[in-house]
Amino acid sequence: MTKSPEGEHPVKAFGWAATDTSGHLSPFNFSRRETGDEDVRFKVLYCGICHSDLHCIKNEWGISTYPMVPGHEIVGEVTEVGSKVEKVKVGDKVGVGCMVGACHSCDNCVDNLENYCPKMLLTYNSIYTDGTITYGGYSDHMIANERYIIKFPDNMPLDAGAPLLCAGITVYSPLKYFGLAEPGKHVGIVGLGGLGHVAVKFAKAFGAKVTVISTSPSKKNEALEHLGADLFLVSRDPDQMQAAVGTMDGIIDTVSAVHPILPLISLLKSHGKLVMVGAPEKPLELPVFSLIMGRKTVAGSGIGGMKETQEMIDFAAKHNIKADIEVISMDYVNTAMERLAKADVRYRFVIDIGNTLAATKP
Ligand SMILES: NC(=O)c1ccc[n+]([C@@H]2O[C@H](COP(=O)([O-])OP(=O)(O)OC[C@H]3O[C@@H](n4cnc5c(N)ncnc54)[C@H](O)[C@@H]3O)[C@@H](O)[C@H]2O)c1
Ligand SMILES: [Zn+2]
Repeated sequence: MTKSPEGEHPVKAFGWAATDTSGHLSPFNFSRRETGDEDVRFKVLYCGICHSDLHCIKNEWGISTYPMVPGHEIVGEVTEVGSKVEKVKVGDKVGVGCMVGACHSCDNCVDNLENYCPKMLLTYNSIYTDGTITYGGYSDHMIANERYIIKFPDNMPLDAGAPLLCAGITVYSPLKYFGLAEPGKHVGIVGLGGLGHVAVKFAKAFGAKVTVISTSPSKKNEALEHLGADLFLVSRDPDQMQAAVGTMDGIIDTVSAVHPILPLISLLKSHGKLVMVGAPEKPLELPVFSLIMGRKTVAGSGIGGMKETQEMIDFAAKHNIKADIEVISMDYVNTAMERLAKADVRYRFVIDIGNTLAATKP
């Protein structure tokens, strides 16, 4: 007989879960495994809210199982380590991003690309190696194999650093892989949300010229003055878009909903690359002629491997890159989700789990 989430493991846990496709989150008792030899257990202090959490609680990608405890931008303090753990010790500040497992023997894993392992296990909504469902960071504590633990640099704030564990690596990895992380490159960033705003910061730190492409002219001042972008293009303004045709080496597209990509492909130089990281629930239309004319590429990219994630956060700490956040209490999460759906956040909600979760316990 399958055991209940509360009884399947020996260690009691408490968090907030969605129980159906309405996506409404509410307090939830469950359990987590004992600390294995290679496991790190930590008290969760902060957890970012990624738009993927919103897609998942509402089952927009059709892969959700309930009850679901979301959250994959998780930071906290180590409370227990297994006998074979070498990476961290009790009291260290650590994080877990989108993954908690992979096969560790395929070509991807050997290349430190666990994120592309066919057996990759997500932090929540996956079936773990012991047959139980994984639960994410909207919860009092977290446990993961040490391979999936990120060491938090001393000077990286836990709250504003948390979003880097997903939003940060998701844009850092393609900027590097697609040759855009270099001075002299002109990089477009589409969608100035959680991913987009850190993409601007990383691309600038790499020395690129950065143009934000956005539907909302209201974000112009902030993009240029606060985030440090060089140029701002309103995608709904045909004259502005026309003037920028053929000027970009690459574009990172973080848009969470279906949108036309022809105008973006037009902005690329010959051999330019449009990299999709946003994950709309329905397929986009692919305008092939615009790719043929100029040998252009449309590509995708998904988070990053563990080695690169550590490299990203160390780079961010060195270059003073962190997310711009709005810290919220646990009981605000449903309102935060409604606001996120309307892009009403500058630029990432982060839940103060450490100070506000316990009070929501029934
Ligand atoms: N590839 C990956 O590994 C990966 C990792 C994390 C998130 N994601 C996906 O990336 C997307 C963005 O995530 P986020 O957390 O930055 O979300 P977000 O809501 O913070 O930002 C999305 C941005 O897209 C803009 N946008 C929404 N609809 C639009 C439209 N129709 N046209 C133009 N702009 C529009 C919004 O204004 C907002 O600025 C989501 O789909 C998420 O699931 C992918
Ligand atoms: Zn995410």
